[in-house]
Amino acid sequence: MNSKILDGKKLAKKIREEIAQKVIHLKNEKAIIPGIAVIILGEDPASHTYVNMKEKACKEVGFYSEIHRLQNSTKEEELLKLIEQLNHNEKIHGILVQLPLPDHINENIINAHISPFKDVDGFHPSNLGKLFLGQPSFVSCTPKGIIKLLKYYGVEIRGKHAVVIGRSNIVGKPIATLLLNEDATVTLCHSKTRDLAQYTQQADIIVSAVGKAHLINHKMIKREAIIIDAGMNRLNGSLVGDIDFHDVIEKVKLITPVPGGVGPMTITMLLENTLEAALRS
Ligand SMILES: Nc1nc2c(c(=O)[nH]1)N[C@@H](CN(C=O)c1ccc(C(=O)N[C@@H](CCC(=O)O)C(=O)O)cc1)CN2
Repeated sequence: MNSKILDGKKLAKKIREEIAQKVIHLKNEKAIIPGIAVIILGEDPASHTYVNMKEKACKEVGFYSEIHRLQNSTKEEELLKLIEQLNHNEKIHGILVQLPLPDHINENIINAHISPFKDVDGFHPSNLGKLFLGQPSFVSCTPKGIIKLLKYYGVEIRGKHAVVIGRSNIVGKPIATLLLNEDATVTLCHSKTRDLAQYTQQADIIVSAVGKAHLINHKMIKREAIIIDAGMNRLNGSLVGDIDFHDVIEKVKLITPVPGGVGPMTITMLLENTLEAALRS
């Protein structure tokens, strides 16, 4: 069974060790310490867990980091003002606003206000446009991590039929674009897709990013499919993905577990993007 696992935790550890070495070099040779500012609004426990994980990961690789924990009631103008300050702060190479944001804040306005050169989440319209044109600059972390994982495990993407489930700006749309840029034939399914199984049964590669526990079972996939599970759901107190892992494992060629698959790669790609931003600065 182990040979079927796309182990994101293991690859993330390897990449983080390489980043830590590069940071030492950057400090010694150029006196640059990569710096990131993370902004989080409100009290959502999962978001705080992710931000704490980001802070810990930054410490481990030797980055400077500052976390701005703001109240849920923070006004959009206040948030824009903080981003403006961070855009001009020379210690900060990467800026990230943790999502989701409260309803009274317009996510698109916020993302467009972050300097595209510090946009380590890859959500700025100009970075999304570059991705769309096949000339990516900063690419959002989960999709970038998924491609890294597929390539590390030697998965050929060219010519494969990839079915992406979910059309979010964070995962679904960018991973569909990245797979297309890698010459896959891409089908993008979403909540209004009729007869989802009709598509997933034809997929060589499935990427699910919906947030619906155990949406995909063995009847919905073809034998030897490669499955990427970017779903993160709480079910009876434990963390599970969109894929019914134990139900499909016998049938798949490769699969990411939840936890330990896509998640650790997300934070590692954030470190990679921040290092890149510091190198470009
Ligand atoms: N500004 C952003 N907001 C959000 C992003 C993002 O990329 N940028 N992605 C998600 C949340 N996320 C990072 O922010 C994230 C989610 C999950 C993990 C992770 O490592 N998960 C672990 C399990 C953790 C647990 O036990 O709860 C795993 O899968 O092994 C990292 C980052 C939404 N918001």
